[in-house]
Amino acid sequence: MKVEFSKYQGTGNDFVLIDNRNGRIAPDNFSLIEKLCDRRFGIGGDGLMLLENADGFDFRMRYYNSDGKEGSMCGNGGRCIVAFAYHLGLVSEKTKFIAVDGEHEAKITNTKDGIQVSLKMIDVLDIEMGDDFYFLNTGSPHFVRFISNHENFDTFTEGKKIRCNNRFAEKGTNVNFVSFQGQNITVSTYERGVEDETYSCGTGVVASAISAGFKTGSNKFIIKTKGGFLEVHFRKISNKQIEDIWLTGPATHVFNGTLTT
Ligand SMILES: N[C@@H](CCC[C@H](N)C(=O)O)C(=O)O
Repeated sequence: MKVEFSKYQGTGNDFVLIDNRNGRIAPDNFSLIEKLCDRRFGIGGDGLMLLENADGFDFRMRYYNSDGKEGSMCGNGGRCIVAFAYHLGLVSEKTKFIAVDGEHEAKITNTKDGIQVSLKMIDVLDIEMGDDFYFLNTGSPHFVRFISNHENFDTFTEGKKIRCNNRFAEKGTNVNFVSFQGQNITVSTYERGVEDETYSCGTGVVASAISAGFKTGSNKFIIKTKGGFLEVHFRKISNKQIEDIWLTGPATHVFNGTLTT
């Protein structure tokens, strides 16, 4: 069977995208998905998304981590699938789609530097504040720790220690390290399901911006990641309730191809 695919990246978080409205890829074909994400034996990607039909929405986003398992919400993936839907002619400047964590809205802007997508994230309703960490769910679970700076900081080693500790070993967590540069922040992330540092993580950047907001009182951040810049803004209702959360940044088409399964 021949299947068309597209490769996209959002600040270096890269994904394989397949239009599966015809249902040709079985959503439980986890070994195929893992193989397609493999950087040596497959196309390569931090994750893979199937775009599917969904009643009452423009489409359904089904997200898999590169280990082939269905993941929780992916912020950069969400922005990339919106750009994919735009290129397919399915949506124009605005869209409403459904993902594993619920409904999302997005706005698309076609700029001289490419497509920018603003994605509305789910409300954050519970935030654990530890002595030296924050733990919150922005669609995916995120552990956030502040560090003095990123110079010579080993995100892979330090992130893996936390992801594999007694608390998180079984279900896993994504782990973010945040440093301040004035009012803005740099974020590096160890991603569960990729089991490596990625160039950027959208839900992680959102979790980091909300955590940074507790320190500065700000509700808007420009975030530097290894793969580029993202912007997050939100409305804080209380320490346990953050609403109207938007993640904005580039969503870039890289190439198309055909795979034979
Ligand atoms: N890259 C993602 C996060 C993906 C979800 C994650 N790895 C998980 O399932 O925990 C993002 O941009 O949010």
